[in-house]
Amino acid sequence: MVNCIHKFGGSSLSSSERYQSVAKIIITHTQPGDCVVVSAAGKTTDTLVLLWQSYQKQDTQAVADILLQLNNHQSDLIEQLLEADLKRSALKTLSIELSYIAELAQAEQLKEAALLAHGELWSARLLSTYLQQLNIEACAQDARTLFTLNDGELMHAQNAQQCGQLILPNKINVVTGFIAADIKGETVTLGRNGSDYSATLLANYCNAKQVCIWTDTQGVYSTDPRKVKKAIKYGKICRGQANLLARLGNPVLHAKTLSPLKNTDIKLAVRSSFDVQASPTDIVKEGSAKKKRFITTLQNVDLLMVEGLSEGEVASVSQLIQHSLHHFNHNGDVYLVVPAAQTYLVINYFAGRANISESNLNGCAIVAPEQDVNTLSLQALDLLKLHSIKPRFVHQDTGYALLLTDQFIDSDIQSDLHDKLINKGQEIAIIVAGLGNVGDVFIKQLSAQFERLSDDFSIKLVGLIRSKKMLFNASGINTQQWKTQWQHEANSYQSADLLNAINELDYEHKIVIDITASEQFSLLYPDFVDRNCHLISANKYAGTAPTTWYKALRSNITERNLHWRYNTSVGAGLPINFALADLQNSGDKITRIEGVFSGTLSWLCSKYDGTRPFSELLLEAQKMGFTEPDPREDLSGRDMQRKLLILARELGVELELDDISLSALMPDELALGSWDDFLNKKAQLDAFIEEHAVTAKSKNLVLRYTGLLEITQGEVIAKVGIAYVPNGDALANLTPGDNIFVINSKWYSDNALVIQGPGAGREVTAAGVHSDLYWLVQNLK
Ligand SMILES: Nc1ncnc2c1ncn2[C@@H]1O[C@H](COP(=O)(O)OP(=O)(O)O)[C@@H](O)[C@H]1O
Ligand SMILES: N[C@@H](CC(=O)OP(=O)(O)O)C(=O)O
Repeated sequence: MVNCIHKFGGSSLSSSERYQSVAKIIITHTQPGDCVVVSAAGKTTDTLVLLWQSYQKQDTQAVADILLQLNNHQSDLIEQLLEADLKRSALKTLSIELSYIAELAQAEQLKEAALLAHGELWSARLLSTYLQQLNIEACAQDARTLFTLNDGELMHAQNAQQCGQLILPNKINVVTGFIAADIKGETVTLGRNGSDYSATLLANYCNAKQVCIWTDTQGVYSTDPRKVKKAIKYGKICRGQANLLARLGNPVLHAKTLSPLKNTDIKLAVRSSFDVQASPTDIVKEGSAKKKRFITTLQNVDLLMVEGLSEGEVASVSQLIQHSLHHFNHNGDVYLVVPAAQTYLVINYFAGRANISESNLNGCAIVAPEQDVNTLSLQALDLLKLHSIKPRFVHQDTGYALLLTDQFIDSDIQSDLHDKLINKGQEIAIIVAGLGNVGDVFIKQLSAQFERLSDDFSIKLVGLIRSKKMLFNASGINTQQWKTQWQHEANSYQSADLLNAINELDYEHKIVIDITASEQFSLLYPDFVDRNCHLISANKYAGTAPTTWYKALRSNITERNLHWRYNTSVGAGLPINFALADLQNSGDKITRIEGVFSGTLSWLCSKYDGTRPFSELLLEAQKMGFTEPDPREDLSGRDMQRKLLILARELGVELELDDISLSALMPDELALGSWDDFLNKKAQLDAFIEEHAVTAKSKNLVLRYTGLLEITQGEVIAKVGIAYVPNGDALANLTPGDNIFVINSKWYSDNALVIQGPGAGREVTAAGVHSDLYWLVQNLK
């Protein structure tokens, strides 16, 4: 049985590199017997259409030029992908085919569908040969032997039989999309973008479990993500809305794609061949996903009024013009939205029953849950008015509104419409990891924050995570009673369970808030990002991970238009990251940051005056819960080293953790051994500190433990360790436990900007996380 039908569109096959990526996907995602449906490479069909039009106009020069262009494009792909005999033979076949097309053109015997079919034939042949070259059992399949149409109707029983006989169970079958044959064996095509339809037809005929449409976006978005930066990727959309979008001319799926899946359990997903890790959009049965909001644009269409239109006629005209058509009833009349270039064909087809009602239109359609359509349509009209656009024709129907305008809806207007119409009513899912001191307070503050965060979004806490157990409830956890719910419903979990639960969330936005101190949890960040989660971390590990990992994470986040906030990873609630970002955004250049970034070390150094041994203060701090369980973790300075690295990266400085020189606030040998060993040797610590304090005092200075980052003309000094500072200095006069950041920049050169205050504590840290959450939510609007 065929497991999966994969479809790669033209955008996935636009260059030899893309073919190589597709081959990699096939190696990792298919099994023998699966089918790979391919479209023409890049814009090849457009070029073939141009060739056909030039042929019809008898423009022989243009025909020759376009043939040369096709030859160059295909030869380049062959040259770059195939080797030795395979290459020679492929080039020879191509040359014979192109000469034959030229001969047919000269003899005026060219046929449109047979000509257009070449794009898909070339792709299937090249990809299957390339796979064979990689020692993968693959074969090319010409869909004209699989799909037969009789008078425009697919012969389902016969086709299923043909597929059963011809699809080879022991190979990867690379099948041409877009094309089929009629009962005389002549080529017919399934309409522009028709390869999606080929894939679902094949799935139906072969009884496949699923269809995967690989394209150049990560799935289906609220609007074209190439035009609107803030387009929202949906994890699930229902078939009805996908169908409607396609009928309205949206290219992400072909209009007929869904029909072969009717009454079947075949799954359909749209995913990116450019970013294999990204989670797909699942197109699910009605009722299995909530209805979403979309904006799709229309360009250069005519509105035709048709008399006595029957359903079958729309399909026939659509086949004739090779384009999806949308028809609707408006005030008792039936209208068709037709691409202007094909209007004359449609008018001819209806032979007097169709008239142009409005011509040369552009515009947009808003697809939304039924109850929202009217309000959204009115808002859209107001907004268009602000852009001086007055629609010529407005139609409202079940689940959508169509606004046809004279002016083209450019990406700025589309973005504006998206900002104002789509964002409202969205849902945000929050997942909190780490339910210790700070996590507990954070959740306590959360219910009050829900109201403050936004009127536009509905925000729910859906997941709570600890190292061993998690509580997940997609419809929301009660923030007041989470502890009781936790006791009864939290389950042990593996990372895969957590990731699956996140996958299943049908929310427009997901935010993972990491209040753990776990390196292991931070290693899941790339998986969260692949699942389109925004991140907020108090955890320092990801921000201080090795550069390659860190950069890959960052670029993934940017590519997916996600946000990562981590203000509390340095200075708890103090707005240090905000300040640095703000200065840089306003054109300042930061040259130096010096400070004390550890509450524990700040407390110890400020308290120490030589009257009590340092180790006594250390044990007191431990008792009060100021320190890590093993206080040597604090004395090592490693925590401040991490914080300095986060600040350095915030300033665009590329450093690894070990590039920051580090000397501990204890003799090195005390770092080894057990805590008891340490206690036995605590006199060494006291002597070490005393010696430093005495030396400092002899110079009229005081002992502090500081971090320093200095950037001068491309040179970077980064160090963490013991420092002696003048008595009157800001670093010397700290309230015990306070953090301090002394910032010098182009504008704060002589007189530094100082941020100072408590750098630890449940309330301030939780509030800092809320500040990140607030920022994030505001930036989703
Ligand atoms: N709502 C949407 N979601 C995703 N893509 C969209 C949407 N609206 C328009 N598009 C456009 O659809 C294109 C994918 O369709 P198409 O070019 O036909 O892909 P393929 O060549 O893979 O068949 C994307 O590049 C994107 O610009
Ligand atoms: N090549 C055909 C069929 C197709 O489905 O293409 P794509 O998958 O690139 O949209 C076209 O351009 O219409």
